[in-house]
Amino acid sequence: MSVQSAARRLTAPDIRARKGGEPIVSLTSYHAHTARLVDPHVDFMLVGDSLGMVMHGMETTVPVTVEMMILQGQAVMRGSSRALVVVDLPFGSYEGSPQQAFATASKVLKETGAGAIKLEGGRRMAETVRFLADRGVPVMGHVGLTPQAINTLGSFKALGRDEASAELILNDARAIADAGAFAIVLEAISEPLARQITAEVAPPTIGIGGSPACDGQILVLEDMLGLSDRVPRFVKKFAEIGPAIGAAVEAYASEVRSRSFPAAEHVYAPKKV
Ligand SMILES: Nc1nc(=O)c2c([nH]1)NC[C@@H]1CN(c3ccc(C(=O)N[C@@H](CCC(=O)O)C(=O)O)cc3)CN21
Ligand SMILES: CC(C)C(=O)C(=O)O
Ligand SMILES: [Mg+2]
Repeated sequence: MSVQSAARRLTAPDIRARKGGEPIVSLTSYHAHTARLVDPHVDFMLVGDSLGMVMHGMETTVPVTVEMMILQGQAVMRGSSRALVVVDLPFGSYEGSPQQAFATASKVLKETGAGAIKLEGGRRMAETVRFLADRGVPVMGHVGLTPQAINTLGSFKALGRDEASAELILNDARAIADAGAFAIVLEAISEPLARQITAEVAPPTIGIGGSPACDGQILVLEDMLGLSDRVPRFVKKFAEIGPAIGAAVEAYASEVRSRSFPAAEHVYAPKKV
C-alpha cells in the first residue's frame, strides 16, 4: 500500500455494516472523469451493465460483454480512491454454473482491482452467490426488475405489485441474503414490498425505484444529470446537463464559423531564436 493513501477505500464489509444506519449513497459510473467527480460523495460506485444502453445506445443490456465491463471498471478505479467500486457481471457470463460465475468474477476482480461484483437473480442464483462468497468474491445481489431478463419479461416495468409476484420477489431476496450477498439492489418494486424485504433480510437493501424504505439508493448518473433522453419513472433529475452541453457546442460551432475561435491566446507563436 502506498504511503500517501491515508484514507482507505471502503470495502464490501463496510457497506454490509451500514444496515439500518445512515442511508447508503450510490451512483453508477463508467468513466475516469465521472468517477473523479462522484467519488467524494458516495459510498459505492457501480460500473453497471446499463453502460451498454447509456454509452453505446444499445436497446437492452443483453449484448454487453465482460471485456466492456473490465475496460470501464479499470477506468473507474483509476478515477477514484475512496468509494467501493462494484462491477456488474453481464448477461451470459455467470448464469451457466457457479464455476462459470467464479471464473468471470475472479477475472473481473483481478483485472480491474474493484472490490465486489453484482449479479442479477434470486433463488436461481442463490447457490452461485454462496459459491462466490465462500471463495473470496463479495457479491451484491439484484432482484425485482432484472433487466438482463428482458427477453423473458417482455418489457422494463415495475414488478411485485400483486401479492403473488411480491411473494416471489421476497423469496428471491431471502435466498440471496441467506447465501451471503453483502447488499441487495431492489429495482422497480412497490414500497410495501421494499419495506418488508428491508425489514427481513440481514444485508442492506439499495433501491432504484425501490422507495425510501430501502437502506440506500442508487441511480444511473447520466439519468440524474439530465443526460439521458428517456428515463424511468423513478428518476429525479438533479441537473439538466444535456441542454448545457448543447448550448456550449452551439457557441463553439458559431465561433469557428465566424473565425472568432481560436483567438490570440489559443495560438502558438513561433519560438524566438
Ligand atoms: N439509463 C438507464 N437507466 C436505468 O435506470 C436503467 C437502464 N438505463 N437500463 C437498464 C434498466 C432498465 N430500467 C428501467 C426502465 C424503465 C422502467 C419503467 O419505469 N417502466 C415503466 C413502464 C414502461 C413501459 O411499460 O414501457 C413503469 O412504469 O414501470 C423501469 C426500469 C432501469 N435500468
Ligand atoms: C442501476 C443498476 C442497479 C444497474 O444494475 C446498472 O446500472 O446496470
Ligand atoms: Mg445492471
